[in-house]
Amino acid sequence: MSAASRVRVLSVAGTDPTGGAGVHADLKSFAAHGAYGMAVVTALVAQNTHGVRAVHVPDVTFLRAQLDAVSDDVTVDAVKIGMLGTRAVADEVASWLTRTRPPVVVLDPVMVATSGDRLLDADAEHAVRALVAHADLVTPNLPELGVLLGEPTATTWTDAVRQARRLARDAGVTVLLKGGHLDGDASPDAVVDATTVTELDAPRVATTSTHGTGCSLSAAVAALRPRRPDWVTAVREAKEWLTGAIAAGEALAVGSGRGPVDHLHHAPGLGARPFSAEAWDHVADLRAACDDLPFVRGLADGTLRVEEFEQYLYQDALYLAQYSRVLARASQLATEPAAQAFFARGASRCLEVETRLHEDRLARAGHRWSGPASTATTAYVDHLLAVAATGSYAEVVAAVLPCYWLYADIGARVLARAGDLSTHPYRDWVGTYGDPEFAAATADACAFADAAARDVGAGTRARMLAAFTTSCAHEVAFFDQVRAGAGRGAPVAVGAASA
Ligand SMILES: Nc1ncnc2c1ncn2[C@@H]1O[C@H](COP(=O)(O)OP(=O)(O)OP(=O)(O)O)[C@@H](O)[C@H]1O
Ligand SMILES: Cc1ncc(COP(=O)(O)O)c(N)n1
Repeated sequence: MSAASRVRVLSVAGTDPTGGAGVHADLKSFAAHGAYGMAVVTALVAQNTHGVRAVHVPDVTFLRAQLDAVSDDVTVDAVKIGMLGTRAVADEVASWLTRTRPPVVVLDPVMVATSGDRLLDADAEHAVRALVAHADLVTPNLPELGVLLGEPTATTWTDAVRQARRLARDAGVTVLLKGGHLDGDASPDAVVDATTVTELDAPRVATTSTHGTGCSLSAAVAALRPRRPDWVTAVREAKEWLTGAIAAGEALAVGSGRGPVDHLHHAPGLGARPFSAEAWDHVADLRAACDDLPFVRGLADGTLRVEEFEQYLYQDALYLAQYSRVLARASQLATEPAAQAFFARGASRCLEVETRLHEDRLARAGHRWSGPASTATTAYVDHLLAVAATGSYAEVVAAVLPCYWLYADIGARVLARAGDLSTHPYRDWVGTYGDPEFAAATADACAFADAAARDVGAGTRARMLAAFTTSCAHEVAFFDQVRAGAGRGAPVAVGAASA
């Protein structure tokens, strides 16, 4: 293979408009294994998860035109051949292989669909047998193996392995013998060549989602082989992936018959909405509740009483001292240097900039605030510290995000509405959180949360959403505590001994 960034792999097969088998399945398999996929169509098949309704095989001159269009232009690192349909098609593909021999040729000798419908004319069987001589790997199921040898279908695994050895020896080809049609708890396969039999065990998944398993497996092996040292390594990897794809198939809810497998089951984040977009929508009610709080409305229009604002600031200073530690924890857990630096800067900024805002204000107040953290402050901090103590990096980032985002959101809107801040009594607060620099830091925090969410499974993503939502609820309670008055700090005359 040349130094191309991806394996360029071609499927020569029939179609399945429901996307479970044929070239449609092959292209998904290729993508699932990081290959660049191409497809030449041998036959148009009107089929679904229940069976085949009609087959149209275009004239083979058109097949030749498709094959040549690819190979005249593109280096093909591997080819997977599936449904051929007729003798003329099989002969045409054989002729192309003699002209253009890609380094890896995998032949899935498709004859009969799972539904029982024939996908190969009876008089084409010997043409497929001839094609075996052009292949490096042939992947028959039990009935197909019998036909290739002109023998009855093996009824036991031992007999099937014996037949596979004979085919490997006689045709000088490696055989991937598939045991999907056996009864029992296992679905074993075997890689068989003239001298060796390597059995690959896998549990049988109790499911109806087995449409296109043979197509998907042979395509995966073709995509993997150019970058794997031998057939056994490529097949082992492909089979492990396929077992997971079969297990995840029913969740796709595609069709009411024998459904397809989920080729992309191992990449759950693929195509999902960014975490931050989903999370922001998820807390729409909490955001609306936040905007409606008397405290937030008073802060926005400047009618909030100064003492109430100071009371909030005092609790916020207590909160920020702990929030800083949680940001430091995100920095500690981060694997990317950019994220590590971002959260470390956030932890420091929290103590320096924001705490200064609070201290300046409270120092100017003419009295000193003291007393313990309120119930609302303690509850929020306890939640954050619990996530920091037991959660993964992704969960910690999700938990700290609302403190950026809700403040940036409220700050920007209050700033836009106030316009000129010179007479606003809380211009220092609005200036801090409405600042474009704070908006940029918030965008960065969202991007880090989105990146973290892309790397995790569905369970962790759900815990991220829960941590984010809980933090938002605490934000609302935090703003509301001044009015609610629970466990607030108290102003102490300047000069009086603090508690
Ligand atoms: N229920 C199952 N659980 C786990 N693995 C399975 C199951 N059914 C099939 N397989 C595996 O799927 C692959 C394809 O096997 P199968 O013998 O069904 O081939 P096939 O008949 O050519 O496939 P197709 O159904 O696409 O025609 C093999 O690796 C087989 O072990
Ligand atoms: C175009 C095409 N190729 C192969 C199969 C076999 O797959 P299955 O046996 O799972 O139906 C198929 N149904 N359609």
